[in-house]
Amino acid sequence: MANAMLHQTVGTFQLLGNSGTRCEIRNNSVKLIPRGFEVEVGLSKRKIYSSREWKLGVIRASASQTSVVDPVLAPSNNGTRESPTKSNEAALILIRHGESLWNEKNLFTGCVDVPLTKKGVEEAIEAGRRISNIPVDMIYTSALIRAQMTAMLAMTQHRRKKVPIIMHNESEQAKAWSQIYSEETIKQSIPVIAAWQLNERMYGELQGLNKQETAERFGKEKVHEWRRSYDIPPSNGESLEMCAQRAVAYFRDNIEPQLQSGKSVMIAAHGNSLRSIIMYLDKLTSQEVISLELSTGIPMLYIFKEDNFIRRGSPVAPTETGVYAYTRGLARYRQKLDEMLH
Ligand SMILES: O=C(O)[C@@H](CO)OP(=O)(O)O
Repeated sequence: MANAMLHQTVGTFQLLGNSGTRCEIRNNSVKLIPRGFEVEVGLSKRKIYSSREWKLGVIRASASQTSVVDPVLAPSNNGTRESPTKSNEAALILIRHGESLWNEKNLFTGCVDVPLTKKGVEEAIEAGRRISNIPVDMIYTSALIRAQMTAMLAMTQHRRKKVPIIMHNESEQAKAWSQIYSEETIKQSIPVIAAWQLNERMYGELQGLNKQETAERFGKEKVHEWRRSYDIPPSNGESLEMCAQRAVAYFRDNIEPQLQSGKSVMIAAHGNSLRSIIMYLDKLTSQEVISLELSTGIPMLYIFKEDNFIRRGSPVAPTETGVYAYTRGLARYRQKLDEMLH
């Protein structure tokens, strides 16, 4: 097993097990390896889970050490990622944060940075349970703690057990100080990108006021107009249209390219920033979006395929077969998790 350049395919590897058979790798694929064998590649040993998944697996070498590509995410023959299918299909999960301390007190929150309640923590964990078999390669959150807590708590339930890691790109130093120096560790992590553009809409002078008291003072209709009209902003705040301008632009410029490259994405954000993104995904009119209400902590699944967003509703539970029947890619991903974890 010679040292080789990063990502160079190596020629032979040792099968440990009953027979101690040696095997050749042909055309970047490892074929017909019996279940239960361990592959020794450089310094690392990996168990073979099934011969089928290893047909797609390639063995890669780094300057000092050879490692095995994660079979769940191994590149397929056409060079795209396998998550969740070979045909550039990707999952998109949207989650509105769990209940916050100001949701509980019925206060206008907007861009005030308020954490989750205990109920919100539980909602986030339950959301995570529901999406625990759906691939997540990248996570986007707003810059606000309630969305970040939701994403992190949800990921504690994910069966793939990758580690979500917040990217610190706010300065060159922050970037340099948070570098990871192991390719293998990077592969076992999920980048989390916090973007202010996904924040809740800025509620201006309503922030911190009680919703009920404000309705009594200004009249129900006026407050409903501030809360749910498309283009009427509250005093010194953003309308949904203004919120959509920054949130949808961020989605199109930063998140859509990830989906196009086959990466599955989770977005943890807010009632109004997500309403504006859903308006874009579902092509809702400004009239239709008015009646769109999102509950806290309920994940919504979309499949991105051939430049279209296909709404799949909300996964009910990890065992719910219907959700996995949505695409063959999702079913296959789940099956691989079952095989890896069994
Ligand atoms: O207070 C807020 O920031 C939002 C979300 O909780 O309220 P609304 O329901 O009016 O969109």
